[in-house]
Amino acid sequence: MTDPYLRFDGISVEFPGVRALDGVSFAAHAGQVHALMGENGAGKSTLLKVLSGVNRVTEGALWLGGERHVFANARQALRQGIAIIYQELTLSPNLSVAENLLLGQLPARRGFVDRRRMRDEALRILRDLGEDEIHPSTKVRDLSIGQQQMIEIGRALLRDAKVIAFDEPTSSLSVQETRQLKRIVQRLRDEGRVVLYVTHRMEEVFEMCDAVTVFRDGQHIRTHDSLEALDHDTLVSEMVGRDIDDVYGYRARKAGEELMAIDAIDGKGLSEPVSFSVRRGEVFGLFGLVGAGRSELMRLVCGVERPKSGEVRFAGQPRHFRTPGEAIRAGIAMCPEDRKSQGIFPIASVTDNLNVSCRRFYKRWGLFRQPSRELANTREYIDRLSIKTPGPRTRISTLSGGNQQKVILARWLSEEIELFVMDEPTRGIDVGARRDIYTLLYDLADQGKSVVVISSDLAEVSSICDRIGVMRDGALVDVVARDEATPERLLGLALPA
Ligand SMILES: Nc1ncnc2c1ncn2[C@@H]1O[C@H](COP(=O)(O)OP(=O)(O)OP(=O)(O)O)[C@@H](O)[C@H]1O
Repeated sequence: MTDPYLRFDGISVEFPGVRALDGVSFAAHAGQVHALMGENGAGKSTLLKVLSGVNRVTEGALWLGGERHVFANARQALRQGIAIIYQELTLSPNLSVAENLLLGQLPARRGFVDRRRMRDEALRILRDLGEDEIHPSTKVRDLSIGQQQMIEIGRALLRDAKVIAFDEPTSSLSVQETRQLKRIVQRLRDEGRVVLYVTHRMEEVFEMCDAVTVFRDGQHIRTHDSLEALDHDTLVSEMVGRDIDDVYGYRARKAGEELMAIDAIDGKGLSEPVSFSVRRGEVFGLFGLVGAGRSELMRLVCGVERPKSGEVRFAGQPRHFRTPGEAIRAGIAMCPEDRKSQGIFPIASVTDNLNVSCRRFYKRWGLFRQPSRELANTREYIDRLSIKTPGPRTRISTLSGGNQQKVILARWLSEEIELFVMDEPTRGIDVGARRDIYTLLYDLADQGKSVVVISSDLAEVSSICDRIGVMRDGALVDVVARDEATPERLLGLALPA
């Protein structure tokens, strides 16, 4: 094997109270897709931010093609041919595709931007990426997440970046977009670039990566330069430091009486009226491709959107929720999937974020907060969900993405709720913590509560749910019992006929 192009040499990064990386050394080769794996908070994003010059190292250096670098800012990293495609995209939404692609290197003619050249150049890149249907003058805000990601990749190609790093790129993509992204990643590798690929999805590692490095608690655990002799269980135990024989750990239970019945509900995002019911003690899955109408359906049920017609019967009563607040007071809550839009208060603490809505249960005579009860609640969830934080009063924005996600989940679990609707509850969550979350869902079901899990993860829905409703093109096409819910059957129902 050739000398590695990229080498991390004894990298440490410290934040107040946290050693996010601790003497990390490993190397990645050109012409390789190199996966970075590890639990939430293990230090993967911090490493990418070292590479892109956003995080300053406390110790150590990078080597690129035999040259030593310690980046003091993002510009220095850009100049050395580093490009990072982050989960939260960094494009300018109000500028056009062409402007975003060529930002920083707009072609000029006699002191003015040469619009024609800009468009031609943008068209060339879009064609090159197989994105012919995107028009260069379209505003970036009108593109899908997958298309925006392609524009970011286009920017990296225009700069001829030598190292391209992806931070969980497929977590918000549709099946088609994921396929296309994977094709591009293979191509970047074949062109002889170094591709770093952060993911929690095990199947992606085995399908498309050539090497994998595992982190735990800020430390480098191991680099496998080939995946040939590596198996799934070894990788999991290296990541979490213990064996997990069955991530899903399904527990059979007996469902009770009907808790919610949805009768011919119709409205935004649906193509026909939908009916189904959920029983007490049941974990009910809603599976479908991105855009199939799963979240839209539950938004109509939970008072986020007003239905055009139909009825929700909850605990035997007909209900018409006009707001999510009304639904929550009745005992139904929808935990949305997108962390950003579901109201993280970035400068507030973990405990304030966790208790923000259940505080009403803690107020004495409805007037006073009870900080000690809030803290006790926070501590309980830090423990139950293994939330990695220096303490309950730490500012939430300093937690890793997956740990922020767990705090939001805990916020909902702290509510007095009979039926939880969870939209992609384990997206971006590591394999060990997923097991904790599933156990929590089973506990809720054992207490006679119900859970509706919206998920695009086929293995997840078929393994943790008692029944699964499959949606396609805005319609509920079938409800399948667990023992008949093979992945093939579910996918067959979800794919366009
Ligand atoms: N700006 C910051 N200030 C303080 N602590 C930070 C900051 N950024 C990261 N950390 C801490 O560093 C540790 C590593 O976080 P990092 O985001 O790198 O994890 P990760 O492996 O990417 O996790 P995830 O899978 O959840 O995205 C975490 O404990 C996090 O709380």
